[in-house]
Amino acid sequence: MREKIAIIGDRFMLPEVFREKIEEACGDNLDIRTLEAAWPDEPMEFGNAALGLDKVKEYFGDPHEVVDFIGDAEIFVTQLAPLSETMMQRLPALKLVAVSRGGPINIDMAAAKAHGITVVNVPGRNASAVAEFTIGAILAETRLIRVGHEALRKGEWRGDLYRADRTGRELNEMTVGVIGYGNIGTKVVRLLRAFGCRILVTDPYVQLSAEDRNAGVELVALDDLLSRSDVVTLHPRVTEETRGLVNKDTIARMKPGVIFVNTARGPLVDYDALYDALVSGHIGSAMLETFAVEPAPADWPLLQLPNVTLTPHIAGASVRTVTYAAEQAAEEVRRFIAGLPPVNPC
Ligand SMILES: NC(=O)C1=CN([C@@H]2O[C@H](COP(=O)(O)OP(=O)(O)OC[C@H]3O[C@@H](n4cnc5c(N)ncnc54)[C@H](O)[C@@H]3O)[C@@H](O)[C@H]2O)C=CC1
Ligand SMILES: O=C(O)C(=O)COP(=O)(O)O
Repeated sequence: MREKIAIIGDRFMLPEVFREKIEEACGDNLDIRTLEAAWPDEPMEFGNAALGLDKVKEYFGDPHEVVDFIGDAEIFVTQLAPLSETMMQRLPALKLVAVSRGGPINIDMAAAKAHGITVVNVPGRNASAVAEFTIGAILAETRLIRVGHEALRKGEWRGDLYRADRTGRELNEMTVGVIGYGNIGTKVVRLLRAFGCRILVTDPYVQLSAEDRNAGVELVALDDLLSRSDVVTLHPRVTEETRGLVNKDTIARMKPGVIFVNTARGPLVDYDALYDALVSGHIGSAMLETFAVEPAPADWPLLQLPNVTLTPHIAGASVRTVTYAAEQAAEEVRRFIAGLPPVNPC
């Protein structure tokens, strides 16, 4: 039997890359249809109840168009398309959904279970991309790379950037606090170890690896991390517990002049409190890659501050992220067709 597979991608998750990897893994006796969706660069919707999508979040795509495209496919491969209960009711052939992302937050998992649909995902598909980017972000701030670039563009040469009391600092004399020790946080720690800095980690739900413990990394309480770190970098997922984790209160407990880096998610941070702390100088500088509203509005005050470096949510986007995700998804499809258990069931 020729398995019917529907792949919805976009200009990042190129569906043809996923087709190629699936054919490499499973042979080409498959009935694969692909759609490269032209999704806009606008904020992702969060659970549009009128469209029956109140149980899913961070998705793109009209549910009717997605259902029409999947049709009689048994296997659906996607990154951002939603899948709700009402959609599943119209997809009786569907047996496997491979979600090319860290958490299947665009899929109604309870409904998938009730419909006997297996959902798999690709945890950590972009973890090394985000971890490397985070190290770059930290160095951009500690060594004044962005500030130096801007100075030169304005025709300034060195100036205060060459004053012993205002110039950059080396990581090897600093303490870096890593909040969240999951797929990305663990990789950030591993990379940081090469710099010889003191590394503090806070994560209420995990233990340090033996390797990190032996390398002198310390697992500490949040307060301890905040009061001791010269750099604080954020890596939890957004949950009821972590929403607004960086707020007026927690910022006040950070060291004066601290560097703050957020490559995780905007809702983890109270940006009004962050703005105030950046203006007062309590936070020396920040590197922000994710925002409460995306894209960040042109008149957003944080876009104007001189001590903030910004990027438009691109840390996870690397060439390797796509090929790696496609290989993982292809392996799940291969195993499913062969009747083997999934590698990463959700
Ligand atoms: N900028 C970008 O392009 C990308 C950003 N991300 C974001 O990066 C973040 C981390 O992603 P992953 O490492 O894949 O997530 P993960 O789920 O592997 O790790 C999250 C960690 O946070 C920990 N945690 C939970 N509550 C905590 C708390 N109160 N304090 C400290 N730690 C807590 C968890 O125990 C877990 O170890 C997420 O917010 C994700 O959305 C992910 C990929 C790309
Ligand atoms: O932040 C991003 O761009 C992401 O890709 C998030 O990744 P995830 O949904 O955690 O796999």
